[in-house]
Amino acid sequence: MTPAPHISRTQFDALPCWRVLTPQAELLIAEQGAQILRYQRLGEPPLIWLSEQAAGQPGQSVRGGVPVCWPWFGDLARNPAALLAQYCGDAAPFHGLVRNLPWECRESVIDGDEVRLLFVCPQPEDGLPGWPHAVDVELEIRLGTRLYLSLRSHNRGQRPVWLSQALHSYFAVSDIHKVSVAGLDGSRYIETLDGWRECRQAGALQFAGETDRIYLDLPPRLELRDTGWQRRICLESRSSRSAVLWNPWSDKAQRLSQFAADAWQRMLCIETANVLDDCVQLAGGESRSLELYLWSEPLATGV
Ligand SMILES: O=P(O)(O)OC[C@H]1O[C@@H](O)[C@H](O)[C@@H](O)[C@@H]1O
Repeated sequence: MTPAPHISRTQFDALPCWRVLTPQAELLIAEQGAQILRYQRLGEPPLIWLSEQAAGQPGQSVRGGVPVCWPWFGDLARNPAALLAQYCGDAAPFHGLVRNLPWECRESVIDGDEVRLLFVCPQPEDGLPGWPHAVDVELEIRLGTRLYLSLRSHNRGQRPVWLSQALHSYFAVSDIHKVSVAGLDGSRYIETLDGWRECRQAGALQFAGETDRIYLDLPPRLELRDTGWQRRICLESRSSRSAVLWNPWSDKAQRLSQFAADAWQRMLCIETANVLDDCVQLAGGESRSLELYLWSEPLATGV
């Protein structure tokens, strides 16, 4: 008889976490930022990469996992003017306001072979510091044969609110030189390393240097193909047409916190997003969810 799924409380350094174990996989989620820190299918290398130097301290970003970027992505100044105008605080933190906040787990349910957790980011009635908008944000996580994430925003107010956001997934790879990303062919992208000029992707993306690109007009499915581990990681999104592909390579690696000098060889970020012309406008009373399904397959099978 296969063991039933199990949910337990644990710690990652000083951060309270939730651990989920099912017959197929293990998941570790920090309450801070509702950040997934580990996703591993049993008998396989991890799908999600967590830095060997990651440190779990309240109020500090943890390097790796799946940080939630919300209510803006990246450098606020690079966001559309309407979104920029919504923030009236001091220096705007990179990747928004919620990744280092304590979230709360409001539901944890085992339903057959599937586990469902719901994390909510508690906010003052008048919004987050410098961001006076009445928008609730929650992350639903379901672990079954696949991992499902749904980042839901609900505008409790009457005025429209603009959001940019991302599920900033760090994937574990055998060797960055042995991976490619399929599904990008023909898409526009913004080359942030060269004056934010617009380019067009031809074929699959491979990696030979620092990469930091915002892809637009994407199809729902992307694949990270890894010949070293003979596996593909499949990403299927809903309500997202943009993604950020990032690897810092060797030079930028020296400047990153909680990042070993050679760690760039073992990770690749594919950040399922709503950015630039894919930002979200939430009308008063409206809810929207950014959804992502993640799973892996042996490289030899499938398309
Ligand atoms: O170090 P942070 O704030 O977690 O950001 C990591 C990276 O996040 C990516 O989304 C950006 O495209 C990169 O430019 C950035 O370096």
